[in-house]
Amino acid sequence: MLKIGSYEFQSRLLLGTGKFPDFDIQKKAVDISETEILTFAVRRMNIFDPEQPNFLEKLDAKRFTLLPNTAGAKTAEEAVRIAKLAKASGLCDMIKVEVIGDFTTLLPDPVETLKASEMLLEEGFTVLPYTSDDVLLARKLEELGVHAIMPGASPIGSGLGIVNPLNMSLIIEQANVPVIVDAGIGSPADVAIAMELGADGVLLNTAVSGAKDPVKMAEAMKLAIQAGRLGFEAGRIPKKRYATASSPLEGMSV
Ligand SMILES: CC(=O)[C@@H](O)[C@H](O)COP(=O)(O)O
Repeated sequence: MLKIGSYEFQSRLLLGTGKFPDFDIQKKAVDISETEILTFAVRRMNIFDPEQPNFLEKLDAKRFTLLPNTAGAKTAEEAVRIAKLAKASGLCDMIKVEVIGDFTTLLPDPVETLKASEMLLEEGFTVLPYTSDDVLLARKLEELGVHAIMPGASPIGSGLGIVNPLNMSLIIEQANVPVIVDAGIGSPADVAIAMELGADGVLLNTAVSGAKDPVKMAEAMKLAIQAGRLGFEAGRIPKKRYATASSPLEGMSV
């Protein structure tokens, strides 16, 4: 069970909604992934005009928890404005805080992210900040009272996987709120590594929407989440420098 604030989920896979080739493929991918949380950029959504096309209707959005994100915000104030718009539309009081500090790397601005998270907590939101993999920043966000921390594996859309597994594992180890690895996932192996490190979930988009077969990849990601989580719970063997025979050698004459 993944618990974020007052929300509870069976699935630990969070799926982004951008860049799918078409609605049909997107719907099939979402269905097979068994995700319960869909994130979308508020600024790209038509949430107020019923005359305009809205993919949420096509996806039967009532089945999902919709996690609006503040993509496009460059300052804390902009992020808060976007979050308030999403809340006013009646979708969800959860918000993924995304304040981009640099448009080449799309890396989050740590100062503005911290500020936005503080302001949104004061407004009563369930706050999930997308952050860099900085261990102390993650701690400061938790101290503020955020409901989950979402450190990036690597830059959005890069598919590079977890570039700093040490930092990621330190963030996971110290956290008392869910840690959702977000952005930069390229393959099911990356997802399994995140879950084996002890992450509570993974948020991804491009790896599925940009795959040759997004539906198959969505299923692979679901299975990777399950395999990685099972592996984490089972507890891996310690890594050793030298060999240990699989069958006992005692009593054998050589
Ligand atoms: C959809 C969303 O929220 C993205 O900003 C997110 O960070 C996913 O990144 P990838 O596309 O790299 O999976």
